[in-house]
Amino acid sequence: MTTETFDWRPVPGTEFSDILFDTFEGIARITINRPHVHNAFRPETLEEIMVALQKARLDPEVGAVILCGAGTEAFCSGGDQKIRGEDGGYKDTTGVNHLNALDLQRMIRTLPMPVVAMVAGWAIGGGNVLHLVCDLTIAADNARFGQTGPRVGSFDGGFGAGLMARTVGLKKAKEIWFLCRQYDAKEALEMGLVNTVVPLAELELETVAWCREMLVLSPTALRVLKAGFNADTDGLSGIQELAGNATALYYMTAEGQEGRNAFNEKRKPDFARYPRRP
Ligand SMILES: CC(C)(COP(=O)(O)OP(=O)(O)OC[C@H]1O[C@@H](n2cnc3c(N)ncnc32)[C@H](O)[C@@H]1OP(=O)(O)O)[C@@H](O)C(=O)NCCC(=O)NCCSC(=O)c1cc(O)c2ccccc2c1O
Repeated sequence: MTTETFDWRPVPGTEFSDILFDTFEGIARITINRPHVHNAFRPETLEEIMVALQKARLDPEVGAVILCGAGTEAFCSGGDQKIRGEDGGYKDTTGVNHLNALDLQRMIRTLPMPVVAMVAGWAIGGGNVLHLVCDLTIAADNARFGQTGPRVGSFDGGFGAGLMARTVGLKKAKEIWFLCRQYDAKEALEMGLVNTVVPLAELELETVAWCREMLVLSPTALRVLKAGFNADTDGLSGIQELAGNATALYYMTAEGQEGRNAFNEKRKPDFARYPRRP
């Protein structure tokens, strides 16, 4: 086995309580750091992940994101049941209830670069959905997956159900949700829930290797492909995301710039110079 250590550097100017945020070679790594509850998330955890994702998005050096959990026992065990309130969500420290896991799911899907879940140990409940909405999942051989919603009085009928069905097939998705069973890494691979399974000791090495492979490819191609993969599932907002990429590319053309220039120069635009391609 190759041993390589990675020089992860904390991102300056960021102070988080529930996550770690560092970068290395164009990869941003976000670690859920609540191992005492198997990395269950609370509203603040999710808020911090979203702040880190936005920072990664705005950093021109970053081309891929790894999402993982602290330690080797859990990727994430979903919403923290100890702070789940009676008022429709998970209580933050000021007493306000949130279901902001749903905001994070959408943000991961619209982040214009690959997000790779690096899963060691438990990926349960909202933690299973969290890696599901990531673009790729690299699992360690100790990973275990499953939903608990119907057992603990919850359900995610959005991406948790619909994207699960598109990923593993409708019958399997219903089995996962209706029976609340747990599945080991090999079973997860067989059903298409993860991309690969590696020995725990090689998890980070493999995940970084996948990121490095993507980092040398065309960022625009990956970006538009990601939007394309998500477009039909996400309906009109998926088309919005895909079309936004078309607009951004159009803005880079002389044809697009002619419209802007004509307006600013107070003249009629001359689009005759630009061909109607077959
Ligand atoms: C993950 C487990 C199967 C692991 O079992 P194991 O026996 O190995 O470990 P313990 O059970 O002893 O756990 C160790 C320690 O961690 C605490 N802990 C674990 N998970 C959580 C959790 N989710 N919340 C709070 N605390 C947790 C556990 O209590 C122990 O600490 P002690 O101090 O008590 O010793 C097993 O732990 C397990 O089944 N965990 C619960 C998994 C679960 O039900 N998660 C929530 C599902 S619902 C959800 O995640 C969810 C979130 C959302 O934000 C939604 C938003 C919108 C729609 C739906 C949502 C949704 O469904």
